[in-house]
Amino acid sequence: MPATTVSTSAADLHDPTSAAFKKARRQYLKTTRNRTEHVEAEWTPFRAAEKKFKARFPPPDLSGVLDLALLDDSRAAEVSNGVWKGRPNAVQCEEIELRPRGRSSGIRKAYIFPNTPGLVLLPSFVPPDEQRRLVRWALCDQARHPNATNLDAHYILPEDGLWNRFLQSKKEACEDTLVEPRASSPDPPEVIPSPEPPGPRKLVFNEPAGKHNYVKLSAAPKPPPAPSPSVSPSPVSSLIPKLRWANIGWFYHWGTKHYDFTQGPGVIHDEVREVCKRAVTAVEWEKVFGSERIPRGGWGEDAPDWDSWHEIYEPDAGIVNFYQAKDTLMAHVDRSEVCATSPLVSISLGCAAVFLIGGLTRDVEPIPILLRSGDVVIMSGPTCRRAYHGVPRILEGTLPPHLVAETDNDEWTVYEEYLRTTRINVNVRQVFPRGFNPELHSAAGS
Ligand SMILES: O=C(O)CCC(=O)C(=O)O
Ligand SMILES: [Fe+2]
Repeated sequence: MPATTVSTSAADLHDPTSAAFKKARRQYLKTTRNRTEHVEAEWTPFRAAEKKFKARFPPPDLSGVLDLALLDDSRAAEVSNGVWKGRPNAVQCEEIELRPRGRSSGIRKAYIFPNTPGLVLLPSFVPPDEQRRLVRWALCDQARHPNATNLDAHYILPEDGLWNRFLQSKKEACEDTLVEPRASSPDPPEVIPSPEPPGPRKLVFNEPAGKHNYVKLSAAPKPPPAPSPSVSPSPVSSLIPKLRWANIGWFYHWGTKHYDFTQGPGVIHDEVREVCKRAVTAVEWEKVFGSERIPRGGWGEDAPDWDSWHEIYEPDAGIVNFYQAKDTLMAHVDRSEVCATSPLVSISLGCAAVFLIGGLTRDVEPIPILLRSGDVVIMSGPTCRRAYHGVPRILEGTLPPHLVAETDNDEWTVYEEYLRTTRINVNVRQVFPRGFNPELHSAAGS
């Protein structure tokens, strides 16, 4: 395997004599020239943490970020690869043993967080060969028809997907296909008035979903987004870095931030379903939610049915997120699922990132966790599933050695090149609670 090199941009950001450092400092001075202390004082604790980790200048200090890979000798090459490291004891957490049945490749430990009941971190849960399969799955099979991606609103994407087209042109050394904008199509979809340009996900306030408002939210109009009039024909290779998300399972309508159940259930591919189920069944939920852990006052009607998750947990919706090095995901709560307690399983692949998770408002100071390729986070229970969380920083130069091609003509090379500046997150949810039959509810409500 060739030696992995530290990405110059990540290293340069820490070197005061480098051009990258000087440029970042100039930009910082320009953007903060008119910022008064008053502005900073108004930031919520969550916003302040986002600003800190997003900063290009000075590069953030990660000594307060939980980095559990540092406890694992088998990850030594991975953590010494690059300039970013957290600390293994930066955040209060407790180790729990995994159940033998659910363990992945000898991984035996998970971590829980006393201040965020229901948050479980399974470092290195997905073994390297499965990480590679999931990366291929995300790019070849998910970011394409019939799944919706952020680019579909604006471009008429090839049926076989951007990534497969890209691989084909590389293999045949033929010309890059030009993708036409949707706005110039003779048959554009019916649109909503304000066009949204391609780019990062937008924040939209949405009413939290539940059994009580399922009928109302399902019936609300969900018009297709407007194609941007300003995009021009673009080669496949230039669109790949603009890919931000692909929808899996139940169709998620980004305009309203609610599911559009009229489009049918969609598919959660077996391998992803299996990893999610393996993670959920690996956890002894008694250790997470057992009586002494339930917050004072209890959860009443919202109590999670964790004692049956080993049998009934079934993922049915999700998003594959594709982050480029400068992308961020701002603080948000995932509250579109009718079930507000069932585990949400989040798998990290490629470059590492800082993940923040706080509480029910942005006023709760979030904890920062460094997530590396193969790590799995489970968010479950009423507190954690409704907690604000986000990704303020992708950490450049952190691609682990097992995602580097072994030789120059290895067919993984093209994946490695993409992943050098990318993080993929597979974020899988269960929309409906046990015993909830959407058809019966619709019939009763209509
Ligand atoms: O990328 C991540 O780790 C989190 C993504 C997320 O929160 C989401 O897709 O809702
Ligand atoms: Fe989320």
